[in-house]
Amino acid sequence: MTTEIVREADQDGIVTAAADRLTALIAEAIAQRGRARVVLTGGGAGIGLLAALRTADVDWHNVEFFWGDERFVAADDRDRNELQAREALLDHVHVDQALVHPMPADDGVFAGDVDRAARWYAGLVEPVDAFDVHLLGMGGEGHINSIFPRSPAVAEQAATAMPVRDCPKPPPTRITLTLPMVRRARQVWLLVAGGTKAEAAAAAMAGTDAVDVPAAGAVGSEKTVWFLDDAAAVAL
Ligand SMILES: O=C(O)[C@H](O)[C@@H](O)[C@H](O)[C@H](O)COP(=O)(O)O
Repeated sequence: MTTEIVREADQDGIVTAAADRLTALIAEAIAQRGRARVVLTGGGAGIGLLAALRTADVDWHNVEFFWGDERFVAADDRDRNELQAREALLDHVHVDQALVHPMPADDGVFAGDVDRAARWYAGLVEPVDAFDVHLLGMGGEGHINSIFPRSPAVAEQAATAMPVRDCPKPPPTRITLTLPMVRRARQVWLLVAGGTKAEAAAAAMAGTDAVDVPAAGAVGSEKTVWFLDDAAAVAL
């Protein structure tokens, strides 16, 4: 298990570096296993990466997509990570829709029932023994996915996915993969830009308790890669 730091000048640099590497990682996974399993996230860097991949030379038809977290709002709400990912990338490339696994929205069969929606997604990801890469952004206090410091989600050891209520970052109701599920990824990539995140990035890499800085618990089974811009790297 190794940790690598990729340092770039700014968020655009991070996004470009991550897009190049992801293109190579997907090709390698498809060559070795016939399919690449990628977990997407929300946030500026995560969605920016998807937009940057639009013109990449990738065999998208053999990529399976999961989400690390999602806002439990109506499917057509602009807050949906799924909607943003579709607009940034999935609507523009030749994906196999049967391999695209968004988290449920707060309409249709799961309307009003985030617990059932999260249980359904937990059942969907449970059989996946290894994602090839789990992409993550990080908040200034160290949250990843919708796993916030000192929350029920950060303490969860059994479930693969769970509901989140009263999330400090709006919208308040969400679904998230848990840290044990994040750690099932061969590689975990954290895309982090900006000085407001420097302290949490340094604390996470120094091995702070994940209860206080959830990103500390986000490690890949083979490799963890931190993509940091200069401002986010000042406290290392
Ligand atoms: O749904 C979300 O909001 C997220 O998945 C969240 O974990 C995000 O990745 C971080 O808050 C970083 O977001 P930024 O890259 O925009 O700072």
